Amino acid sequence: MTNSTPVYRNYINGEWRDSENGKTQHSINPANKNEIVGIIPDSSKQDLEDAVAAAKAAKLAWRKLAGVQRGNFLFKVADIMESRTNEIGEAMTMEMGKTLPEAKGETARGVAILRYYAGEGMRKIGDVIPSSDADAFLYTTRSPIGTVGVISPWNFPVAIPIWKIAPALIYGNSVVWKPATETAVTAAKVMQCFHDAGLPSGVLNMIVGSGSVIGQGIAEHADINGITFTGSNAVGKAVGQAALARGAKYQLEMGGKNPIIIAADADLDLAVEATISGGLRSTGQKCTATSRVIVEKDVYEEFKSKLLGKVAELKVGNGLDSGTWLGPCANEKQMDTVLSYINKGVEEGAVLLHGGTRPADGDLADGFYVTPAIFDKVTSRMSIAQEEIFGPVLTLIEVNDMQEAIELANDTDYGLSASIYTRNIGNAMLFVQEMEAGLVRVNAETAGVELQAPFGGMKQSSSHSREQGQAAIEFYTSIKTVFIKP
Ligand SMILES: NC(=O)C1=CN([C@@H]2O[C@H](COP(=O)(O)OP(=O)(O)OC[C@H]3O[C@@H](n4cnc5c(N)ncnc54)[C@H](OP(=O)(O)O)[C@@H]3O)[C@@H](O)[C@H]2O)C=CC1
Ligand SMILES: O=C(O)CCC(=O)C(=O)O
Repeated sequence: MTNSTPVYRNYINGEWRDSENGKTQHSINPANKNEIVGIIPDSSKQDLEDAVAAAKAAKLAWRKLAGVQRGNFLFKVADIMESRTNEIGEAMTMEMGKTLPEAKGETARGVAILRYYAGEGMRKIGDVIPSSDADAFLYTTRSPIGTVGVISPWNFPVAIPIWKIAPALIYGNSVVWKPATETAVTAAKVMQCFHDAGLPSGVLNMIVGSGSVIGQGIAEHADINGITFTGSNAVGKAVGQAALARGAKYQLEMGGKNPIIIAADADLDLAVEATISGGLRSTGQKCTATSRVIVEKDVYEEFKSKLLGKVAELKVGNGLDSGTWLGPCANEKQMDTVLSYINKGVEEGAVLLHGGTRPADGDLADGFYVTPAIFDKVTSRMSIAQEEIFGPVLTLIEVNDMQEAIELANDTDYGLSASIYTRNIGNAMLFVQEMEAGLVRVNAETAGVELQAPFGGMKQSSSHSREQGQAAIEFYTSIKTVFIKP
C-alpha cells in the first residue's frame, strides 16, 4: 500500500461518507495479490441504518415523479457511464480479473441496460379491463414496492447491480445497494455516475461491508420492502428465508450447472468454439457458464481432440495484457475452491486431460490463476458434474443418443441455462421441450443473456422469478386494481 492508494467510501443520502466505525479493508488485485486496488469501508449496522433511513425518506418524492422524469436521470447516468467505460472496465479487471475487453463490454452492457430501463418510464404499466358494471372504469396500475435492497455478486460487478438498480428506480423505488466486497471499487465508480447525474439524495445509497453484517442486515431490515439477490445458493436461501419471515418480497438468482449437448450431427468447430466461450470466458465465473459437455458417442473422440487443441491455445494471464484470453480466479477462496474440485474429480475417477494447475512461473505466481481444466470419463453423479465449481473447468460426458443426452442434461438440481449444437430440427425441438432450464439456446453457447429478455432459472437456480426485460416489473412493483364509479 502507498499513500496514493485510493480510498473509497459509502454513499449515503447523496454524500460520500466514511463508515461510522472508521474500519476499512483492502480490495486486492487477483492477478497480483500484493497489489491493493483500493481501501474500502468495512461498514457497521449503523451505516446501514443511515442508508435505510435516507432511502425511506427519499422514496415518496421519487415515486411522485413522472416515469419520464425518472427515465431522464437514467439516460444521464448512461451517458456518464459510457464516457467512463475505460476507467470502469480497468477497475473491474484489476479487482476481479476478467479481461479488459470483457470488462469494457460489460460496462457497455450496463449502459445499454440503463437506456433500456430509462425508456420503460414511458411504457404502459396497466390494462383497462371491462367491468361488469357498465358505468364503472376498471383498470390496473402499478405501485413501487418501496425501498429495495440490492445484494450483488462480484462476477458481473456492473451489469448485475445495474439490471437490479435501474428497474428498481424507474418503477419508483428507492434503493440500498450492498455490492460484493470483492468489487467495491468498481461499485464506487458506478455509484459516482449516479451521483454525477444528479440523482436526488437518498434515492440510491451504497454500503460496503461484509455479507453477514450488511447483507444479512438488509435481509432482516423492517424498512426494506423487497430484496433482490444474486450469488451462491446457500446465501440466497438464507436471504429468502429472512425476507419471508418478515413478509418482505424477495428475488433470488443463484447457481447453475449448465450443460451443452453436442449432437452427432453438430458442426463440431462451432460447438468447440461455443464450449470454450461459454465455459471459460470470465474464467468460468458466470452462473450461466457451461460446465457439463454432453457429447454423442459417434463424435466424442473427434470433438474431444478439437476441444483440446483449441484450449491449449488459450493464453492465461493478467486481464490487462492485450494477449490474455483467460484471467485469474476472482480471489484466493475461489481459486482454492476450483483446485479442490479438480482434486475431487481425479479422486472420483475422472481423467484430467488438460490443465487444472496453478502456473508457477514469473508474474503469474502471485496471482490466483488456474489453467483451464478438461476432464474426460466423467459420469453424471460425480461432484464435478453436480456441484457449481465457478471456475475454468469443463467436464466431458459421453452418451449413446439424444434421449440419454437430455436425461443427463436434466440430471442436476440446477436449471439456469442449457444449450445444444445440432443441425437436426427434431433434436432442437426435443431439447427445447424437455430441457428444465430458464434459458435454452440452440446453436449458441450457454452464456449470453439479452437485456431485453427475461432471465432466471428453474429448480434450485432461482426463486422462480425473472429479471431483466419487461419481466422486471413483476418484482419491482405491485399491481393495483382500480375500480371507479362516477
Ligand atoms: N449466481 C451467480 O452469479 C453467482 C454465484 N456465486 C456462487 O457462490 C460461490 C461463492 O461466492 P461468494 O462471493 O462467496 O457468494 P456469496 O453468495 O457469498 O456473495 C454474493 C453476495 O451476497 C453477500 N453475502 C454474503 N453473505 C451474506 C449473508 N449472510 N447475507 C446476505 N448477503 C450475504 C456477499 O457479500 P460479500 O461480498 O461482502 O461477501 C455478496 O454481495 C461461488 O463459488 C459461486 O458458486 C457467486 C457469485 C455469483
Ligand atoms: O451470462 C450472462 O451474461 C449473465 C450471467 C449471470 O447473470 C451471472 O453469472 O450471474
